[in-house]
Parts: sequence; C-alpha cells; structure tokens
Amino acid sequence: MAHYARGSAVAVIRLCNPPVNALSLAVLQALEDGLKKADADPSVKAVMICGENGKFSAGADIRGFSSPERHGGALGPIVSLIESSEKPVVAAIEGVALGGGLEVALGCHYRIAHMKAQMGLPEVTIGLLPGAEGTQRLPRLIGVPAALDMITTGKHIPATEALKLGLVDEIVEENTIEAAIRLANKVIGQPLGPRRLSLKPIPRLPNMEAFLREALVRVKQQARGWLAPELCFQAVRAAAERPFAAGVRRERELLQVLLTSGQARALQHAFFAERAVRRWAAPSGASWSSAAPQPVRKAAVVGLGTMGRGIVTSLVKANIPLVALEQNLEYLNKGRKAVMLLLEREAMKMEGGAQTLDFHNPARLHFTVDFDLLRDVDLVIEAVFENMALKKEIFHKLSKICKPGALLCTNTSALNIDEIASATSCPQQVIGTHFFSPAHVMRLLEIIRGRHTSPTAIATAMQLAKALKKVGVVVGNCFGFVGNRMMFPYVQQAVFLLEEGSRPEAVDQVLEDFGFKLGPFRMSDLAGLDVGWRSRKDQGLTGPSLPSGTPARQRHGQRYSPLPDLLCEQGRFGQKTGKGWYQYEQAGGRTATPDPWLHSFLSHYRDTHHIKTRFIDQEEILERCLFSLINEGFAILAEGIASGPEHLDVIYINGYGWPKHRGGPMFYASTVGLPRVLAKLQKYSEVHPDVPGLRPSAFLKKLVAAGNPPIKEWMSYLSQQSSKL
Ligand SMILES: CC/C=C\CC(=O)SCCNC(=O)CCNC(=O)[C@H](O)C(C)(C)COP(=O)(O)OP(=O)(O)OC[C@H]1O[C@@H](n2cnc3c(N)ncnc32)[C@H](O)[C@@H]1OP(=O)(O)O
Repeated sequence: MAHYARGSAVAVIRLCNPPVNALSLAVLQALEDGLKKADADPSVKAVMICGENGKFSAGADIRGFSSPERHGGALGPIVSLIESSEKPVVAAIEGVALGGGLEVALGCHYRIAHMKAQMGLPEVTIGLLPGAEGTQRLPRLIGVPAALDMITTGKHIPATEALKLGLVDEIVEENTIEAAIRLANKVIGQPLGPRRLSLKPIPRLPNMEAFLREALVRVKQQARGWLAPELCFQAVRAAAERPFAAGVRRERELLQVLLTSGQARALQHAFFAERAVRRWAAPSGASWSSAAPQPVRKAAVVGLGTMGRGIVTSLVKANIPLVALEQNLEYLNKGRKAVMLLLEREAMKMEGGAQTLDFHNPARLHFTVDFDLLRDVDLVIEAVFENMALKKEIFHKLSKICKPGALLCTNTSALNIDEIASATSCPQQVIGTHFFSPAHVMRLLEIIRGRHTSPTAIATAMQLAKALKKVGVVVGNCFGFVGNRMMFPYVQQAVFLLEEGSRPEAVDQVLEDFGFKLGPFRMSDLAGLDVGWRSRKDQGLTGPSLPSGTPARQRHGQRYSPLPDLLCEQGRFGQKTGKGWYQYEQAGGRTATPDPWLHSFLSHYRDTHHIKTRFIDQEEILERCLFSLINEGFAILAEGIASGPEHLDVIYINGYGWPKHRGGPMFYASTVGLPRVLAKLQKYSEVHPDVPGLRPSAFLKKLVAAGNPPIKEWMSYLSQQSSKL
C-alpha cells in the first residue's frame, strides 16, 4: 500500500508494506494513484515520497518475481511518471532505499537522506539488473565509473558516501520527513528540466572506451559464470553510448535474458534460504520462536592456531571483550603476533581504524596462559588441535573453571559433540561452532547441537553468528556434520577419477568451470593434505594401526584410494610444502602448476594396481563429484541432521565456495531434475558397486517415485516417511 495525505501545499505519499516496504504490485498501484491524485489537485504544489516505519523501500517484492514480466514492467513506467511530474517530487530516504526503491528515488527531482540511510542497487545479487531504468539514470547522476561499481557489485553505500557521489542532494541528522517537506516547499516553482535525470547527458570521461574495456575484463574475471554482472555492465555501457530511450530499450532486452536464465531463480532461492535458516528448529521441538539467547558480554578462545586466530579476530571485530588462551608462552607469543597482524590489517580496511577495533586495550583483548582467567566469561570457543583426547581434557577443565551457565563451544570440524560434552558436568551447555578458514572472513558458522544441548545454547550460538555478521546454520551431530560429510564423497570421487585416468588439473578445471572458486585438488593443496591424513590415521584407515594384510585399495569391504596418503608419505602436504597435487614456486607459494612428477607417479600407481587408464570426459567428472555430494545431502535430510534442503544450500554457498548463481547443491539437483540425478547415480553405482557414495539414497528414490516434487515440498515427503527410509 501507499498512503496518500495532503498537508498544506505538499502531498505526502508513504510507501507501506512491512517489514521493508517492498514494492508489490499493490504498492505500485497505490503509488501511481497517489501521483495522479496529486497531479490532479491544483492546491498541491509539490509531492514528497517516503516509506513507513523509517524505511524508504527495499525494492521490488522479490517473492513476486514468479510473475516477472508484470513486475519489472510495472515499475519503469511509474518511475517515468514521477520524473515527468510538473510538480517537484522529493524522496525522503530513511533506512534503506534499495533496488526498485532507489530507482523510485532516482525518478524524483530531489533526494534527501537520513545520515544513517543505506542505498544501493543490489539486483545483481539476485541475478537481475536495475530494470526500472536505474541503469540509465544512475550513470547520468553520478557518472559511469561510480554507477558501474554500484550496479555490478550491488553494494550498499552509506548516506555520507551517497552525498559525496552526488546521489543525494542533502543528508540530515534529525527528522528526514520534515526536512524533505521543507525542501519541497522551497523548490516549488523552480524549473524541473535540469532535475530530470533522463534529460541529463552522461558525464564524459576523457577515456571512456578504454575505461569500459578494462572494466569489462574486471567484471568478467570476478563473475566466473554468474551472468548478471556482465549484463549489468552492458546496460551501463548502453547508457554511456546511447540516448536515454535507446538505453532503456537495451536495459529491457538484457533484463529479459536474466529473467529467463535460471540464475535469477537460483540466487533468489539463496536469498530466501539464508533467511529461512534463521528459523531453526531442533527435533526436541525447541525452536527460534521459543528459545531466548543469553547475553555474551565476554568471551574466550582457547588455542591460537590458524582457526583460533581467525576466531579471535572475528570476535574483536564484533566488539566482544575477549580472553585469548594458549597452553604455553611460546605458543601464546606466536599466536598474539599473528592475531595482531590480522587485526592491524582488518583495522586498515575500516573507517576509524585501530581505534574502532580497540584491540590494544587489554580490557578488550587479553592474552594469557592462565585458565583461571576464564572464570567470568559467558562463552568459550575451543579451537585446539583436532584430537578427541585433548578436547575432552580441555572441556573437563572448562566445566570446572567456567561460571555456571557459560556456553562451551568447540570448533571441531568433524568430532562427536556428545563425546566432547561427556567430559563435562554440563552437557546442555556444550555446542559445536564450526568456523571456516579464514574464520574472520568466511561467512558460515555451522552450529552443531548435541543430544543434550539446550535450546538456550542454540539460541545463543545463533545470536553469536549474527553478532559476528555470519550465517549460522543449526545442524545435528554426526561425523563431519553437514558440510564436511557431504564433502567426503565429493573428494573421494575426485581421487577415484585420478586412479582411473584423470589428472588433478582436469578435474579442477571442470569444477571451476562449473563455478567453484577452487576445484577439489587446488582446495586440498590450500587446506593442507596432512589434515585429512591425520584424521585417516586416527580412524585407522592408514598408518601404523592399519592391520597388516589390508588390501591397498580397500577398507571395510569398500573401495579406498591410498593416493592422498602416499603423497603425504612423500612430504607433499600442498602449498605449505611447495608440493601436493600440484607444484608451487616455493613452500608457501600460491601459484599451482601441473606437476610432471605427479603425472608419472599416477601412471606408475595405475600400473602397480593393474588399473587400465581411460579417458574420462567432463560430464562424468562433474556428475560423479556433484551427484555423490548431493546424494549424501539426501541421506542427511532423511536422518534429520538438517531441517531442510535450504540449510545444505546455505552451508555450501557460504562455507565451501559453491557458486551462488547455482543456488546451492540441493537447489541445483532440483534444476537438473531428481530423476536424472537418480538415473546417473544408478548408472555409476552399477560400474562401481564398492563405492557407497554412489548408491542412491532412499530419500532421493522416494522423491523420484513421488513424481519429482518441487524443492519446497521435499521435507513433507520425509514426515510421511515409511520405515523404509
Ligand atoms: C525488475 C527489476 C526491478 C526492480 C528490481 C528490485 O528492486 S529487486 C529487489 C532489490 N532489493 C533487494 O535485493 C533487497 C533485498 N533485501 C535486503 O537486502 C535486506 O532484506 C534488507 C532490506 C537490507 C533488510 O535486511 P535485514 O537483515 O534487516 O532484514 P531481512 O533481510 O531479514 O528482511 C526482513 C524480511 O523482509 C524480507 N525482504 C527483504 N527484502 C525484500 C524484498 N525486496 N522483497 C520481498 N521480501 C523482502 C525478507 O525476506 C525478510 O522476510 P522474512 O519472512 O523474515 O524472511
């Protein structure tokens, strides 16, 4: 809705559609009606447009994009209608003016913003472009470079920056509405021609052609298969090169391409999935709606290795006073140095720098080797070496030292939360908080509830994720939880493909072309091959505890590849040693080059094990890696480890570099079609009967038998499940 009211000479149109005043068709209709009413009323001399509840508008109603033509098509003419008004129209921007909301403001003749307001054209992030003439008006107002930056990245900018760019005419600290009405009264009778952006020429650059050429290279490099940034670029280029009307026609053509590309649907799924996971629920019946978080006034991190350092940095950035603990002074000093370096770098990126972060103040960040200093903290995050005995020892100590009610979190990436909790006297306060490396950068926080974890503990961990500006996803307790458990069969397939005839660079290329930032081998070299090796040794899969006589390529009757173990035995741990699946310029180097040594090692390995080398095409590489990962996802859903497919998608997008424009693995499966996923898994499973990861999950089969229902309905088939599942 939009409420129309007339004060003295200024009519007020208030956009009203809580919580963010999204521009639904009803809101647009009411806006149009209001404009026409104001136009027809001779006593109205000016119009002011604002939003209800301190928010201008978050743009078009994304839920309405199921009927996209009507949606995109409806807004452009209204923006034109605003601009062509013979009475001055002022936008009063409070809260947010995003997407279509900002396009409405660009149609207005004047824009005034509250200093805390945020503006942006984030359409690119949901696979679209600002299709209500925004790609044509914004460059005319702020110039091509700034407009291109805003439109191709979708970033939100604060009002202060908007003022510098000339996006708004004025910013105010107090009442924006009153200021806008004052401005509207002031400009009554002034010529509107110069204020109509469609009539303005594009600010010229001395080297526009060269600028655009270089910008296109940058945009393409960053997009990696994501279509919207490049099409946003093309629309802005049209603004630079064509008259307004022709630019608008080009914008519409490009928007149509995006609307039918499938990527917009995937990105919108990702948008709503990220919001859906906030509404967590546990099998016990506890949920986000009934559980309240405890305040975290002071926290502690135990262990200052790579993960601990990132976690400390993350907590300091969230302004949470903190104790950072190591086992001895040598490790403490090493950790402190590394943390300080990270924080200095982070401070340099922030307005206000080190003062904002305040990490030199021991009252805010205290380094110690004294466990006693954890007595008064509200929450501890343990981030030590991945070893059950060590973790249990630490949790036993923590449960004795920490105050009653303190939350005890473990950053384990795979170990059993219940076993860790069993070392404490308060298992209800123990929870997994699995950060991803680098912990101060990666958005995902996998939150693992143990059998005894209390609803308050879950709510507190979710609240912590929010404070750290991360996406918290609550999952159940099993080996590898959700993310790593799905990753195991994916990596396993990648290694099996090498055994059968492929090469690391061929496998990585296929998955990077699909959109992953790094293929499995480049990723493994970055993370360090020794991490998995240690875990396999602990599981008795390799190393001294492996019973003699165990076949080299079989464990527990299933296919096993010793390739990663063999590389580790050669000291090839990846980037850190300068050699892994690739070779690097030096230990710690970042540039991966295919390694002839590895190629001949693989040939020799195949000869030793009598494996006939065969050519493996891209389709097989993609399907075996991705479908085995997805298959595990279905097993996870059936076991109740995650509450829905969107949880898995959010985890993969935010923690594992899954290309967002493909909507996450489970959404991707829904677009491929479950019958096809099932048929392919069946085919590969027949060829490799000793690989459980390729054996289709019962839940996947059930969904196919049910006629391939839409992703939103999957979980309902689970609740009606029979004992077969
Ligand atoms: C054809 C081209 C023409 C126009 C194109 C467009 O305008 S496309 C839309 C462009 N706008 C956006 O992409 C903005 C999306 N929203 C946001 O970035 C954030 O929601 C926002 C506004 C910064 C607020 O963030 P906050 O963290 O405060 O709240 P939250 O994200 O949880 O949102 C609250 C609920 O509002 C729903 N919502 C937000 N924006 C929209 C929208 N544009 N359309 C529909 N619904 C929207 C969001 O899903 C939340 O709902 P909930 O039921 O609680 O999950």
